[in-house]
Amino acid sequence: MPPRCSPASAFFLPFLYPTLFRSLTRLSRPRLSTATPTSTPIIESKSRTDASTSGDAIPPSRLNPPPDDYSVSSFADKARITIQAGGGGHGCISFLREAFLANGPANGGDGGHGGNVYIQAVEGENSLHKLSRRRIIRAGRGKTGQGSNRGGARGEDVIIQVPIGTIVREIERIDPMVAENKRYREAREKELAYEKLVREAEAAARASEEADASERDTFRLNIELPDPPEHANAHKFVLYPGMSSNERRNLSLPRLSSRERLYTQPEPSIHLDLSVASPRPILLAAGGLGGLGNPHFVSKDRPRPLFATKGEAAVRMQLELELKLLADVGLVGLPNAGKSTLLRALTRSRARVGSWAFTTLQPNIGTVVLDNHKGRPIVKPRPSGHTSPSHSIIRDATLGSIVVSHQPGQLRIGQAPEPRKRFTIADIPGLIEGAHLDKGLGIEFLRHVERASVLAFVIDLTAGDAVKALKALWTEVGLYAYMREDEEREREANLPESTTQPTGLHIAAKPWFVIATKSDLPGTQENFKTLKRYLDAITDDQEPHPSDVEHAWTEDCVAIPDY
Ligand SMILES: Nc1nc2c(ncn2[C@@H]2O[C@H](COP(=O)(O)OP(=O)(O)OP(=O)(O)O)[C@@H](O)[C@H]2O)c(=O)[nH]1
Ligand SMILES: [Mg+2]
Repeated sequence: MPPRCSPASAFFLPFLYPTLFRSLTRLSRPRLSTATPTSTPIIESKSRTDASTSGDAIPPSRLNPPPDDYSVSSFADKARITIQAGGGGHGCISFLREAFLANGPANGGDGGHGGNVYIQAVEGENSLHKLSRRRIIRAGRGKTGQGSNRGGARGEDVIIQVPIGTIVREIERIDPMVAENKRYREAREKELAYEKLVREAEAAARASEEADASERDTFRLNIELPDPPEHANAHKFVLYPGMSSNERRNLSLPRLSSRERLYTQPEPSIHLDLSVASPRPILLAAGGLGGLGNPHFVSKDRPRPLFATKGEAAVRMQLELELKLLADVGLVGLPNAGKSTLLRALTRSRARVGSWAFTTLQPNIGTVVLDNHKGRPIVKPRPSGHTSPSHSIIRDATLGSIVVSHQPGQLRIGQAPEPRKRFTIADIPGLIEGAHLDKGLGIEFLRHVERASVLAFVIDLTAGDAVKALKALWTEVGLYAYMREDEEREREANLPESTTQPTGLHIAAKPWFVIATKSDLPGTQENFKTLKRYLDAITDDQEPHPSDVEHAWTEDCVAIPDY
């Protein structure tokens, strides 16, 4: 009998069914570690295995969590969706029927309007993963009108809820009304040409009657007319199914006048940057109008209209959603630098921590609460008149306290903000050299720090020269900033500002500082001192900004040891 499990499939079993092998692995292998020899002894001493085997080892804690004490949430920062607004319901052809009233008046109800598709940025959402799985999002179709003048129900609206920081771009639009209007114009031209022919034929007939018998034949040729073209709006009508062939032949359809719309379809192409919570949903695709019931077409000559109009077809759009998380502080660092540990220390995040590179595979957001949930700030606001690198607060008798922001190239004056009660920190996967060329995992996630107000560079003091590491990180971030600006220019090729050269300043102008991790380990002091000297030199303009971007922010570059 052949073996039930081939050697190849046996090899894959631990990957396919990790839970079966987990307990076995824990017993046989103390800890998976690829840390450098310098960092290994202490990191290993913090591990859970050691804690269980030796008495003096650091016990598991929030910062030294057991392997399964982390939360993995589904995350997607890009989604491509198709939205379809609801079509209108058809109008109804109906007549009142009562005892002793065989041919009552028309009483067909109007069709319901189609539902709209809206988008809204809301607090509490932080991923597009739910949307990325939905291929098409449809609003409800309007219901068909009913007899006894009962209008059809309106189609249900759909509100797409997205996280704050989502950018919406329209890629493609199929608007049946555009095709419809084109078809109408062509059909109308044919109708007008035919009407002209009819007029000419009538004139020829009159002339023929007045002409001699010898000339009559030439006129007769002109009197023969082609078949009349179809009514320009014929396809917009629903006809009564029980119509006799005679009624069908003598049917004359009315001209349809344009109707007032409650919702106007936004012009192409939609581009939204939802960087704040939307107070109300934003319309993306308007539903089609419902058809008109047959009472709308009653006239003296046509007391019993045997037709109603169809509901309008609605617009369909393909959209690209891109999420740039709007954290206040973005952590940028090489793999294994301690970013997630820092996030766990500062917030209640349950980001995964591990002593190997690329532990974090998707961004984590943590919130630092400053007011202890009791309304009283636990971090005191800075004294008035204080000048921060990017803001100065000025006390003014009439204006109260005002803040002046010195962003490069702009001077913004506004009311001083309320003291913050909380702020958010984004931890992204580690960057490696060449991240801007899509090496490692970094490039995909750099867009999340792109919008952070402050960048915190996390540098591992045990992993070699800290200055070199900081320069390498800034180089990647700077090159990424150039790349993004180039991309943006290509996208907005028709806009006048597209002529500006990429400067990289949209990231390099942000305030930044360095957090030096693992400073509890021996032999890191010298590295920290060198880093500090380098940062002081940048602040004093003796050294250029580590990204080499001109006019980048260098006002107060500080390094903070984490211990
Ligand atoms: N001794 C010491 N170890 C630390 C410190 N900070 C982090 N570590 C350890 O460094 C290792 C890596 O920490 P992580 O927080 O996962 O590092 P990361 O930067 O998030 O790594 P990636 O997600 O792979 O980019 C873990 O084993 C931590 O226990 C520190 O201040 N001191
Ligand atoms: Mg991490």
